[in-house]
Amino acid sequence: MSGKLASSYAAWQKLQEIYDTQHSSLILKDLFAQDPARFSKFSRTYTASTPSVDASSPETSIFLDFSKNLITEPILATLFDLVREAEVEKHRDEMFSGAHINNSEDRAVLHIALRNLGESQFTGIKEQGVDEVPAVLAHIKQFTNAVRSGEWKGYTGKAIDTIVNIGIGGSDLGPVMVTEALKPYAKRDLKAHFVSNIDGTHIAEVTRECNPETTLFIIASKTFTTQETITNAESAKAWFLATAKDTAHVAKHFVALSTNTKSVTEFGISKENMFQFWDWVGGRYSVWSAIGLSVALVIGYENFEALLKGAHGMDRHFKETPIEQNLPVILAVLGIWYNDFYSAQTHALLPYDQYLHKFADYFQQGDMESNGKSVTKKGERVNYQTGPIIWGASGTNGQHSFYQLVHQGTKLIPADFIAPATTHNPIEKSKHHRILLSNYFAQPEALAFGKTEEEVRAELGANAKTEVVKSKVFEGNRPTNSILVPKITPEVLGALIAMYEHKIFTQGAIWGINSFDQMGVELGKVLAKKILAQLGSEKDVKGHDSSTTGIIHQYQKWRKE
Ligand SMILES: O=P(O)(O)OC[C@H]1O[C@H](O)[C@@H](O)[C@@H](O)[C@@H]1O
Repeated sequence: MSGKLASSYAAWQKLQEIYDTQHSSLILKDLFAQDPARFSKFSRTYTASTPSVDASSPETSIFLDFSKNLITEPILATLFDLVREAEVEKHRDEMFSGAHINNSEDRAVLHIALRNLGESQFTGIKEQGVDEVPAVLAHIKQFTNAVRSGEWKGYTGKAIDTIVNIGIGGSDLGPVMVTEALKPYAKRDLKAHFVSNIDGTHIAEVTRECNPETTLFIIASKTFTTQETITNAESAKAWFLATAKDTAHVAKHFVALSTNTKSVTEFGISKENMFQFWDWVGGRYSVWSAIGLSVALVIGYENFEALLKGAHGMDRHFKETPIEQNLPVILAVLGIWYNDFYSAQTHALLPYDQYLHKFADYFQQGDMESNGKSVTKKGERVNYQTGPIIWGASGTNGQHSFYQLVHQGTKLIPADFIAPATTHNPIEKSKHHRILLSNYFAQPEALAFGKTEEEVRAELGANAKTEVVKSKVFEGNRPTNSILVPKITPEVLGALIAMYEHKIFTQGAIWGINSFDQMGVELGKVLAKKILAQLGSEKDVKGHDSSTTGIIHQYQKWRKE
């Protein structure tokens, strides 16, 4: 465990000095003009050695152009010095060796072992459960094939045509994002729903579209104690039994994905219908585990395995590639440059691919739950910024919504533009895709180089009013990364997700924080339990501030039940 303050590193202090003395002269327009080789110096390609299962796009590659960042070679070199000084490689190797790097919960962090299918390099890991991974994958494969082929029957002998994943946080966002992203590989006659919110509206609306005879409920909860999930699961069971009557039929329609065998069996799901995982899989890193069952059901086991293999390729890249060529490390240090020296508060993820429309939502949890911490691993309060606010939407929708602020607002918003070269839907001879990609190329260009007052004046003519001219000026110099992939295949998606996971890891290691616990979600949960017990009558509402008491009283006056 290091847990050192990042600000104590010599490279950190040097970066501060560089920022203070140079940032006003770091102008992208000039940097590009001064160096014709800038693009080749600041771009990298990752390519996996094995071909994709999708024969139409066998290459698993990620191209990263980071030349439109406010950096020079010496700045990048100093950022890499910071990586070395913070011993990121040592921390990385500790993670891969199964050390308990999640120190507050005394746990290993081994989601990387879930996607290491049959290779030997992690077999030295002693952590309990790692050797059980192949058996769980075999269970997922057998079950997935049985449901998809129609061999698995519901209680009236009909095949399953609808699955409902009930889970929240990591037990929802990964399955939702990946099934959406890989929809082209989906079995279209198997409908998939995802219920997460405790709001009864969510389960009510989904069950309205389901037939109890042909619906399979997947109860996804690492702990199997999460209030939302257990309440929704109980309501789903009640809905099912209202028609099926006999509790013996539950076995055909409910399966569980969990680490908690006792609570699963108490709920009424038998051990054979439980897909196991282990406490060394963090919720937001669990889509690779049994939590991915809904993904495997929708896209088929072969494609699910391809997703895992794609991620594994990126794990090897992260583990084996020098930091100067290491995509997750490069993304991480660029993020730190803006977050900690330019005082950028947020980071936008902007996929130019409709299938990736949940990508930013997914990494909102992935990044913010991991690095939204303000004490180091040693318990010391940090004196710098840690995890950024992650947000975003798919292009081009965002352009017609929030890009105004990104282009001309007062805030610096570093952004990643992500796109596939080839679409799954080349309708109108790929006309749509060419238009989409022209926007994907244009936006970073506009953000970087802007439009000067002279250019606006030249366009509008000498008589243009000053205020109109000023309103049309784009200052530019807004940094972006452009990430291009051949196509969103299962392997490419796996590699993309793993790339961001390791970016988050690298930043957490530099900041000296524990990226693998999530204590911040606890306080609200405890208070909600206390309040739930007081909602019955006005006189029970005790022990709160006047605001909380007042709003509860107002609710009690208005409610009609
Ligand atoms: O799978 P579970 O145990 O139901 O947890 C669901 C979610 O709960 C909390 O919000 C956090 O711990 C998340 O990391 C987790 O993903």
